[in-house]
Amino acid sequence: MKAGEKLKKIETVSLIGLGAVGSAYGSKLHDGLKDSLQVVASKERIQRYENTGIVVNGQDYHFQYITPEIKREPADLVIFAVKNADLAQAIQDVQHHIGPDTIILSLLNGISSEGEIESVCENQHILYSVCVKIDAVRQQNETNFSSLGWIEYGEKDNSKSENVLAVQELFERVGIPYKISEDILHSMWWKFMVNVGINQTSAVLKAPYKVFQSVPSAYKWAESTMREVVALSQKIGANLTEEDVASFRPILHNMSPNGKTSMLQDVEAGRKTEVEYLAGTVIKLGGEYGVPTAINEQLYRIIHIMEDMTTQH
Ligand SMILES: NC(=O)C1=CN([C@@H]2O[C@H](COP(=O)(O)OP(=O)(O)OC[C@H]3O[C@@H](n4cnc5c(N)ncnc54)[C@H](OP(=O)(O)O)[C@@H]3O)[C@@H](O)[C@H]2O)C=CC1
Ligand SMILES: CC(C)(CO)C(=O)C(=O)O
Repeated sequence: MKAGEKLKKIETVSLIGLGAVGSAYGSKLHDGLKDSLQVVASKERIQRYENTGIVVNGQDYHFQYITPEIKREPADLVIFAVKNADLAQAIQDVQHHIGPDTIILSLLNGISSEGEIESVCENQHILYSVCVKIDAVRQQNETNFSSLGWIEYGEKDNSKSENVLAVQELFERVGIPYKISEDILHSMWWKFMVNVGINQTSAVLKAPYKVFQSVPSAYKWAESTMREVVALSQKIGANLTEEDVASFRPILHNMSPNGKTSMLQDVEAGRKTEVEYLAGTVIKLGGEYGVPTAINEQLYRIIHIMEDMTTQH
């Protein structure tokens, strides 16, 4: 941002996806912005949310809902918090909220959602982001978390642009913990490495965080899975190292012992998992760059079998 320029202020926010992550951060945005936060959802979803209510850490939330077809002024900020498989539909559903100046944040795991949004939306204001250390668990309409962790975000070129500063001001105002990344490619790949390691092994072992906190062989397996991402990252220029693998250990040990990764939550709820965006991506990139991905290949297979067992029984 140039000296003398006025800071852009985010007044209106539209959120799509009111699950574990969306309702956890959405509760903070609602507390701070009231009805200037709008939640985009179909009529059927809204009816469900209004019938059951949305409960976050024991508190009832009544969000301002809006259906996708309603035309309105673009929002200052649009936040995506759906699962990867629902992203294409969510992009369509939120079209009326995105204008040429709207800032966009995608809280999805994996390394592809920003590119997917960019390829569809005529918008030059997509910031890259990941959420770190949040331990939100959702059961139907109820979300509980002991830590919101933080949202780590930044421009593709790591500049402290006016959009980065506007989001910082919003996060300060509503109390969402954040970090502005010094190297967003590294941050995205670090989070990808964590999810590839812990989400997939926890789903297969049906293990909450306490298992990885107390059973060394379980954590060793998760770390071996992460190391395939480390090897890939070196080919791609994200340059993760053994230090990055080690840096997740203290974070894991501080997470709620009964907390569960989003993939374990999917398995327990009988939902399709995000394995395509984790092991699926690792295997594809491994093929392109000549990096062995044997552990991810096995996980990919097992998690698909688990999904088939749910749908066929
Ligand atoms: N859970 C966690 O702790 C963490 C999750 N993540 C990542 O965040 C993303 C979201 O995960 P999570 O919150 O766990 O997922 P959930 O499944 O809990 O929530 C996703 C929500 O999106 C809603 N949704 C899907 N499509 C639409 C649509 N077109 N319009 C409106 N709402 C829609 C779903 O609605 P409905 O329920 O009505 O179908 C659901 O409430 C994932 O990529 C995940 O990997 C990242 C960090 C931590
Ligand atoms: C890092 C972790 C495991 C918790 O925030 C996550 O991203 C997930 O559950 O998907």
